[in-house]
Amino acid sequence: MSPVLNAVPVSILTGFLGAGKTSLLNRLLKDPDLTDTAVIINEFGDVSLDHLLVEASSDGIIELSDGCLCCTVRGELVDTLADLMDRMQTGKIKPLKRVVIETTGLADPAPVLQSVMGNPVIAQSYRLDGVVTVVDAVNGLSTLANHEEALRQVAMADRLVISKVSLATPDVVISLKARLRDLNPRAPIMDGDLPEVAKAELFHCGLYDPATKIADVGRWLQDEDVAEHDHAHVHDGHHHHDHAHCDHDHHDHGHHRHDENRHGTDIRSFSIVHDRPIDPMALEMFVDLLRSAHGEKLLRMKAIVAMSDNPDRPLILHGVQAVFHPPQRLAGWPDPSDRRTRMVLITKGLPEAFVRDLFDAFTGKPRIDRPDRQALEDNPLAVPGLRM
Ligand SMILES: Nc1nc2c(ncn2[C@@H]2O[C@H](COP(=O)(O)OP(=O)(O)OP(=O)(O)O)[C@@H](O)[C@H]2O)c(=O)[nH]1
Repeated sequence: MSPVLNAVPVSILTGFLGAGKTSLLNRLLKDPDLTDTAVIINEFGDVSLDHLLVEASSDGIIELSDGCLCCTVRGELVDTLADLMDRMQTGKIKPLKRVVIETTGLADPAPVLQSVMGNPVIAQSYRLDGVVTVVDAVNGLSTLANHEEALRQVAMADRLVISKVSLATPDVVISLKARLRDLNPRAPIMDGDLPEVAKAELFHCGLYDPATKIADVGRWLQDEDVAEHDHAHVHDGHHHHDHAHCDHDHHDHGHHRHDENRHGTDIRSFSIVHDRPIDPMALEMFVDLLRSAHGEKLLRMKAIVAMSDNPDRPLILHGVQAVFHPPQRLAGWPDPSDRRTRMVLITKGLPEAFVRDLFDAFTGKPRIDRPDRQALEDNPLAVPGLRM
């Protein structure tokens, strides 16, 4: 098996203060499919209480109590993951099937994701599976209006769980769903009151289908609307999401409203689809420029890329801000009938047109008023000249 398949999947469970992360985790840990899961909880404040509230599998819980996981104890998170791996390899603990990191409610998830992806030692043993964000039905709308961290938690999510639905009026839940859909058009929205939400499948956000170990790019990229982008090459109608318990408004999806201003936020979610294989150098320069010049605005990027050096073996890219997982080459296309490059990007303050222009410049679709690849290679500083 490849090292990537052996790598322990890491899930991030986030959500604003009091949203219901610990409650959901308690329910999840009762699922037998989540045995052999280590839970890393961090707390903000002097007194650690959350570990007392998490009932199950107490010896799997590692608490980072001296501060916020996202900033002050970042080093400690990496140390904790390394220590877990060491204990697994020396037989002190059973092999883990999964690690769940519950962040503090005030965490920006990006640095947490980066700790998993960006550290070369950690990235050998672990792979980021995905981000599950809990949003409180009662307070969600006002929290999103007032707290930047909450916006980022929603924008970066692979799954959104609405908690406390039974405490809110139906109107409020409908408005909240619309707002979530607006901020993150791709993540399935789930009703946290439903028992089936608290199942291991909630965490299956990663590239590989856990049952078959085969890459499921459609689900991973959450790319129904990527397929819709190019009507000449629409998928054959099969949807990759697990729709059993998600409330997915397909009507909304089709209209590509993603580049509208989202009620005052400048978060965007969009996709780039490209038909021809891409020169590896061009891809490298595109990604390097994007992340070096605009890394902080790139909340997430996931991609499957057809490479001209070996178009039969696509490249997988997964990045958070300036930090990317080591790129991975698949043995073949997961769906041989669709060999297009597909990229999904979530940005903040980085407009879709700008990223598209940059991509076009590197992949040979220059426009008169934009520098082409040669110009960018000769003078990378020309990039800021691409007007935003
Ligand atoms: N009725 C109801 N109450 C909930 C639900 N989820 C959480 N709660 C309550 O909301 C409060 C906060 O829940 P927690 O699970 O501690 O939330 P948290 O996100 O872990 O909180 P912090 O760690 O403080 O950020 C508790 O009193 C829970 O009992 C839910 O789905 N329904």
